[in-house]
Amino acid sequence: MTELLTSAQMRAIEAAAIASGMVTGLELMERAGRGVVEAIFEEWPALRAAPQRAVVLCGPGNNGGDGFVVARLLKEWGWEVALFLYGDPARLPPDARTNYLRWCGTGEVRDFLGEIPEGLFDAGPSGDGVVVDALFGTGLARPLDARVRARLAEFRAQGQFCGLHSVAVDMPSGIDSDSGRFLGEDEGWSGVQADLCVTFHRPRVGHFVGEPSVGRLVVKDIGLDGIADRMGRGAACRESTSAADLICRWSGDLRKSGGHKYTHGHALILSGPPGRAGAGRLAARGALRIGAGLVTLGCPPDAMPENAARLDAVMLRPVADGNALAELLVDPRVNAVCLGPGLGTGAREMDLVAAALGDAQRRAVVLDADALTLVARHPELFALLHEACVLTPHAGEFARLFPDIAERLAAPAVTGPAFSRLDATRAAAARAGCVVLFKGPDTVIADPAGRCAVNAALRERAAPWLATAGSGDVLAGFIAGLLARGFSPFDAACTGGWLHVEAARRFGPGLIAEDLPEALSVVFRDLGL
Ligand SMILES: NC(=O)C1=CN([C@@H]2O[C@H](COP(=O)(O)OP(=O)(O)OC[C@H]3O[C@@H](n4cnc5c(N)ncnc54)[C@H](O)[C@@H]3O)[C@@H](O)[C@H]2O)[C@@H](O)CC1
Ligand SMILES: [K+]
Repeated sequence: MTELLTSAQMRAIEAAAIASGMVTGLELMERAGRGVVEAIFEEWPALRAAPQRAVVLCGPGNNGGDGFVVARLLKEWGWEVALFLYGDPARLPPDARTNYLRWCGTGEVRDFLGEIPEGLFDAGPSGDGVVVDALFGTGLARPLDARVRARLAEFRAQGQFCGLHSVAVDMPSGIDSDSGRFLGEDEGWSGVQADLCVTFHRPRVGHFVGEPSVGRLVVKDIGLDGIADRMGRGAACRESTSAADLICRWSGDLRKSGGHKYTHGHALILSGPPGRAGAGRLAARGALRIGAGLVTLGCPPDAMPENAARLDAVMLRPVADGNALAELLVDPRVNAVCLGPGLGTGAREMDLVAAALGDAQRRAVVLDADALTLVARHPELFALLHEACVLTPHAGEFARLFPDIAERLAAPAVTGPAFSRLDATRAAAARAGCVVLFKGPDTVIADPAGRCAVNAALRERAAPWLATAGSGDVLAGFIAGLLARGFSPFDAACTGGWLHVEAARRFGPGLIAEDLPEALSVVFRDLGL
């Protein structure tokens, strides 16, 4: 797992490092600037070979301080560097001011809001270059003012037009680093995209949730490793209210070693009426492929012929109503239930949800799709949710289940730190009293105790092919299968989500939902299982 930090945590770690005497703020700034230059050369190796053009935009805080270091180092490489400052140099914080003065010894400081010199964006002597955005980083507290925004957009557009690469220091300016959201009334403003974003020590939450608008993210070490451990994690991270883990692998044991089929659990997937049972079958196949020892599809009696014709390894049982389900659940070996995909939202289905949630054993239950609609509609079902449940809503279902939380998330973010998808998912999990997996390219998983993880399918891990009919049904099945195997609800949701993206990536373009369970075996093999 990679730790995602909030800006408050990052500030606390930096302050602790400085207070301990292990490093000064000025040294950290120098390392940060050096890290940006290294990252530029690593990203575009040709730039290292010959002098180029850099346009560096510095802001009024320490992000601007990093910009002065970058400008100086590139100039030392022989580059042509033009530097623009937004703000009053006399009011720069001390380390930024020191670097401003060092820069003044070698180059000119232009006014960010003043005239843009002719030919500024012409490629450098060797035909290439960068525009470096060091206006605001983790200190952004409010929306950029209109003039700054317009000017930043102009720099970016002209730089892009002239073929210069855009580099953001720490965060593209204008984006809140705790939520990844653009601060301001009109979210989605595209003026702050960056080809490359270079951050320090650990990524921030806002690099992985929201709309980070970053082509590539590089995290540079600035010598802060171990500081949180040395001072006790709790102390360094006390400020945190919304940090999370980025899921970079699975948690729990995915291997099957010895035992018989019942050792690996028995998942029961409930499906809908004839002609609508495909979604349930997809979930069932997902549960089986991910390693549940046994999977049974429970369907209405009149859907038996259709399902019998379509299933082999998945077992089939008629489940007419809630009573029939309760009878099935007398068998303690059935240890995970999944309801929702293609289920329907009538009286039978309401009974099924009530029977699954009201079960005295408090079995693990995944609720998806139609089951979420039922839980949203009927407060008495919502009240039955318990800690062994996993809810897997997409944005629409989330809004039906938690309208006030969704409304808060949809409202424009006007101050930092803004209400984030992490905050929303945490609030939802606390209210529901169970694990919530809030789907999206930036899927967030939270448990009622506040534990939170992000399963990001962004940038190099993008899996656009997952936006296909039935893909969510397979995910529900994956999670049910892992629950059957004994994973905790939180680990099942994290691992199921992670494998879902991996399977899609391994299969690639042309993916349909049926391919997802099949791609798992390749993923498992690659993982050495
Ligand atoms: N925290 C750390 O460990 C390190 C931080 N460094 C850099 O320092 C940055 C954080 O520095 P700061 O805390 O000074 O924050 P910033 O440099 O991001 O900006 C803060 C300044 O901008 C003002 N401001 C905030 N929003 C504004 C808006 N919309 N319009 C106009 N002014 C606005 C604030 O009042 C403050 O003066 C990081 O992003 C990073 O680039 C690095 O030097 C290395 C180490
Ligand atoms: K920036």
